[in-house]
Amino acid sequence: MNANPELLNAIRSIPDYPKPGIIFRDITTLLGDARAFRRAVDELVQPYVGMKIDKIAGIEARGFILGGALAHQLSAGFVPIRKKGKLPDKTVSMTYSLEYGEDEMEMHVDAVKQGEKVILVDDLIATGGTAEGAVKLLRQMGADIVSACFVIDLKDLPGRKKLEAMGVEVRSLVQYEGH
Ligand SMILES: O=P(O)(O)OC[C@H]1O[C@H](OP(=O)(O)OP(=O)(O)O)[C@H](O)[C@@H]1O
Ligand SMILES: Nc1ncnc2[nH]cnc12
Repeated sequence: MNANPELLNAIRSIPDYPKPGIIFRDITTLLGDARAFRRAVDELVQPYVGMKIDKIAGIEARGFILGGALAHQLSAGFVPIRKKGKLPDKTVSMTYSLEYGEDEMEMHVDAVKQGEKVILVDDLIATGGTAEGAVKLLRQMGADIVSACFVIDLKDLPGRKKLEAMGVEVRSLVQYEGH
């Protein structure tokens, strides 16, 4: 399924980070490799070229880096979905589940308008709790979520299925087995 050795080789895997048993898939090495970064952005953008996309919504923190590039390429606006307490104006918030526990994310109430076509982006989908929260938040504000895209899908975890069950198309460039 991994048709993309250049991207795979550019991602660094750190065993036992942030805790024993987790292999952390670190995209900073991909971002620091000009060719791989460009390729990742080009491949993320490719399915949407020619579509009228109003906004790219990026999830803090790593989704911001990719989201800015995608927004530029697709001539779309960018919407930051942030951890609680970081946005200065009126916000809407959503509680979301993490592997252990819960957290809260926010976006500005005026960040998307009813019916706007939005693509959600993050570096990685695992349990899908974070992306699920972002989809709920965007839909609450009337967004039409066209697709969600990720560099990495940890495919033994239920993230993709969770989003698909919500009616969201999911795309990823590199898939890993295990956690
Ligand atoms: O599918 P999930 O199980 O929800 O996990 C995926 C999320 O985990 C990571 O972010 P993290 O929570 O580590 O935050 P950070 O980007 O601010 O470090 C990653 O960038 C995704 O946002
Ligand atoms: N294995 C992993 N590597 C990097 N980020 C993650 N977020 C959740 N699981 C992760």
